[in-house]
Amino acid sequence: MTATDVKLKTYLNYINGEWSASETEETGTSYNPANKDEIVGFYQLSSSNDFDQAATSARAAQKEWQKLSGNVKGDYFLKAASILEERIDDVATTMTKEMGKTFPEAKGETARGVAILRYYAGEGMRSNGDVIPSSDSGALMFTSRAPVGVVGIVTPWNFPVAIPLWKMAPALIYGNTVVIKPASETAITCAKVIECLHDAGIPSGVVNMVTGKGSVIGQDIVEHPEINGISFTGSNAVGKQLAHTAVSRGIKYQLEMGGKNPVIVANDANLDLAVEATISGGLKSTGQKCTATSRVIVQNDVYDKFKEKLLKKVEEITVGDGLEEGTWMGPLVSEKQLNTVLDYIEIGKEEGAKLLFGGNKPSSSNAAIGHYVEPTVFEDVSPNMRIAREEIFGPVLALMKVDTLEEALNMANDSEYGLSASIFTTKISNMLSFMEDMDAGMVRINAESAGVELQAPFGGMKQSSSHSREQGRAAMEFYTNTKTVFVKG
Ligand SMILES: NC(=O)C1=CN([C@@H]2O[C@H](COP(=O)(O)OP(=O)(O)OC[C@H]3O[C@@H](n4cnc5c(N)ncnc54)[C@H](O)[C@@H]3O)[C@@H](O)[C@H]2O)C=CC1
Ligand SMILES: O=C(O)CCC(=O)C(=O)O
Repeated sequence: MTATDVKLKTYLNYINGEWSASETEETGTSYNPANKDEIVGFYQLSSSNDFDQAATSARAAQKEWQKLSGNVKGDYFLKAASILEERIDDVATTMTKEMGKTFPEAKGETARGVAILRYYAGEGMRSNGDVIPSSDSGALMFTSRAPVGVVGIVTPWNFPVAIPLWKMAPALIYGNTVVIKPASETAITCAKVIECLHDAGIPSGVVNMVTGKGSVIGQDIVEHPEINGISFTGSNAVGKQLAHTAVSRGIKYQLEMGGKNPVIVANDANLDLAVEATISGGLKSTGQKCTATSRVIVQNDVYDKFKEKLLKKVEEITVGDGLEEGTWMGPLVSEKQLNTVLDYIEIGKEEGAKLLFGGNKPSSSNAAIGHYVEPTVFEDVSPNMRIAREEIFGPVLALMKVDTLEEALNMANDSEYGLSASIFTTKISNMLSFMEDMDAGMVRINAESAGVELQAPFGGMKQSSSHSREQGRAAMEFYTNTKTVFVKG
């Protein structure tokens, strides 16, 4: 489709169980990053009044939703999961068209969304408290969980199905109602996910979606008096700004933000495995994951061999439209992201790092129509360089050489972030020191830094998160408040 195509679809807000246009009568345009002239569709540029309606309807629906039993709530998720599964090709195609990741990756993420819904459907049937012996032998004391109320959800563009679902599903199963504001870049993919919940018959007002500018709707989400908690994934700057307002209002907040994730390759590593995982962890989704590998810390004895094997594989990477068969790496999400990544590559060169591979937009004529960049590898990167310290969010690997494992661990920990970290080693003593001494929320041994499992806690240390955890049963901590109940007959 092109800008002149009259059949393009305009996507609406979802408020109180109905699809509605914004009162502003304005729309934003979602473009395909693989072909910047291609329009994927239009989404609402909503106003604060639109948001107010969504928050009010979420509030009105909350008590009744809370009172449904866990299995009844879970049934809606099971239905929505089956609908999403039936639509997997359409949703994944939309995702590839909106944000650029390859179709197999987009399909994998959509399948993950199906699994998230099924996992949290069961959560409504699991225990949610403890019986605690009272010092009064005639009393019963136990804990139970109360929903937070109405939860505001602000999501990024890099996982447009999985992140909205891993926030909405636990929020809902624990009895909250939600208003979500997805990233504009992937607003249409999110609308298609919400459509599955709508078609599953979820009661009106329980789920609401309002699209529009972060500076308007994102800010409303944290300021609106009906919002009792906010869950955010995105940049550190925006996350911290939202947290300030949340603290001043005394509401709950949860932030998942950046990473500068290291992989350590020890002298005794299986180098083929380490190379494969560095490429997958660093370059899949064109490096646009908060868990992406960006610092590759390699011990001296294997440095040259590892570098040679890595470059051989990186050279084989095919860059192109994620919908085309044979493409391994798609474009970056937007021109803004492309410029950020190209700027960091220039900064790396100016700082004295040695560019081993890539660093440019690909030279093919097709590449000119999209936000493409070559997979890029630097070496001689020192810990104080900006490319070793700041989140680039693109396909850029920084090789760093060390003598000892102790030095490697110190270097890996020398970051304001602490989201995910990997080591490649066959020695149990190396594994144990890494597990013990690595300051990261996700510590992975002989596995890539990216790729989280939906049933396990996910989140970072230091500046990577607000120190809470998402996913698995850990999600209960944020989406509920504990009540301690004391009963005396
Ligand atoms: N941790 C992660 O998974 C992600 C990290 N990022 C990082 O952020 C950088 C910039 O990407 P952006 O898309 O610009 O991230 P962003 O933090 O601006 O956007 C994330 C979400 O916040 C919303 N938002 C933006 N401004 C807001 C405001 N003032 N108040 C409330 N909500 C607001 C956006 O509309 C979007 O829904 C990336 O280069 C990357 O380093 C971006 C996306 C995901
Ligand atoms: O690595 C993953 O699967 C999840 C990454 C993630 O949550 C993110 O990039 O925001």
